[in-house]
Amino acid sequence: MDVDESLDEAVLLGLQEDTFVTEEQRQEAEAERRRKQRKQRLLQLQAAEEVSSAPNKEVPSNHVSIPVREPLNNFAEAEDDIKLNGEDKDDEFDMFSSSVSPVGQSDKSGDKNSSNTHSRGDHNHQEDWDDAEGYYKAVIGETISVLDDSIRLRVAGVVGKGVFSTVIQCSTISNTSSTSLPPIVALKCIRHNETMAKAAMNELQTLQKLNGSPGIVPLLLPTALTPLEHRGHVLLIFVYMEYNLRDVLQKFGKGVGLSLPAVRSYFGQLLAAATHLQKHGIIHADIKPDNILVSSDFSVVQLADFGSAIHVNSPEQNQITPYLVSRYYRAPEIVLGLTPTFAIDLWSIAVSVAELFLGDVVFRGRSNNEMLYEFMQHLGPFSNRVIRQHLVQCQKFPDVVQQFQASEGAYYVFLQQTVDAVSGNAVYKRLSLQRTTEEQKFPLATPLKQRLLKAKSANDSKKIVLQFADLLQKCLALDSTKRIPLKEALRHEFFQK
Ligand SMILES: Nc1ncnc2c1ncn2[C@@H]1O[C@H](COP(=O)(O)OP(=O)(O)OP(=O)(O)O)[C@@H](O)[C@H]1O
Repeated sequence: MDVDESLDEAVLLGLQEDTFVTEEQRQEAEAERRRKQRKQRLLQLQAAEEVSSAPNKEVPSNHVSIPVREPLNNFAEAEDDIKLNGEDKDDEFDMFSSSVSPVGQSDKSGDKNSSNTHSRGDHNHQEDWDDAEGYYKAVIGETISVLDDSIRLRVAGVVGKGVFSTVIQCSTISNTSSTSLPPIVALKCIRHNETMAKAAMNELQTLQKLNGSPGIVPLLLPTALTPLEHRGHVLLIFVYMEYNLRDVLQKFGKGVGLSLPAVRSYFGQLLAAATHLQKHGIIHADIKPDNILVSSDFSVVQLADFGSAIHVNSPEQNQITPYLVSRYYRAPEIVLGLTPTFAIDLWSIAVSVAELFLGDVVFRGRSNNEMLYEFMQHLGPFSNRVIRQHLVQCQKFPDVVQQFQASEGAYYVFLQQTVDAVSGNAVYKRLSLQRTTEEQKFPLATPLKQRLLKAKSANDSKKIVLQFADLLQKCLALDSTKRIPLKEALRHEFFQK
């Protein structure tokens, strides 16, 4: 591999320099701002948690499902932002937002009071119920009645907030409807916005197809495709789950990861859930620790948030977007603008469970371009076939940024994005990647296997960690067509006790 001279990306890609450079810089600045904000918030939460004993959040001392590993010295200097929260969302723009403030992260971790600070006007106007972004301003203790008052729910607190909704924990006060409800439910209150409501219909349709499948969070209401509504907000009522995997990782695996038996159990359950998705022709398309819910005894995991789900037989849904899935969990074929398949979920599952074990994000790139660099550092070069497909897609879809160039003689040229030290502008280095590894000058990262072995605790058997590494490698084939089939993955020796 040779590192050629830096060339301006505008020259290489034929893009307007100003537009692209400004956008990249804006993204990075926004990412930094969000990271700082999130970190501050998490530090506050952690401080609050330390002073309160929070008995309902502690793992029972005799609990065996999720044994926590001893801290390892080699992780002592791990980046603190990873310990706090794995993922940035800097390329997830909220196009529906009317302000520049980012959408908040999950409000779990016991911050149930976050919802009661809102006030309402005396008039029955939408703005009395919604904030500027169209989120429902839930007030602790208020009653929400649905289905002609046959169901009454009392708001206990906001437990999650995403781009599409706020998720509110509610207790069931009364229920004379034909659907039985548990005493506590999760109410997903979609933002007041036409596009959001349409997305919610997609989620509703998907969930109704999948309802009853193991590993998928059960939707309690609505039972038909007629949406439930409250003050102009579409509502979905789910079984309430105490945690998500991000919470669990922060609470029990900060910087060191979770125990191997816990990771193995979660991995198996997620692969089984993926087989149900495949059976119903559904790609989740946003699997990450935040969207994997965990039961109060930590033994069961379930996939949530089907707002981005793709129905493979519905051609209008198979749109090409290089920003599908949150970046750290995004499969290479998405970055390259190829058509997403079930294999993108397998990729996201594999990087999520590897993160659970490592206590650290597996591929940490600040942009799609950096993600590609990370992939090649860890997993080697892309095949010619994949590069050719990428170049074809670049011609067809304007959103797909050209990341490689075909090259005579050389294997291919990767257009690595960097920032010019003098001008601060984005520039591209042309990295000519040779096929033969002995000629590689590419700074290879520590192989995943080594990272896993380093993260292993004294309690973990080396043999099983190596089996885990082998299975992960098979799930993380750069070429999506080479990834291990789900059935085979479930039969892998890693799962044989
Ligand atoms: N059934 C549930 N029980 C408890 N908490 C839940 C439940 N469903 C969702 N949550 C919490 O709410 C958060 C947001 O939910 P969800 O991801 O469905 O919302 P969204 O608005 O679609 O988010 P995104 O921005 O990821 O698209 C989740 O990360 C999770 O922490």
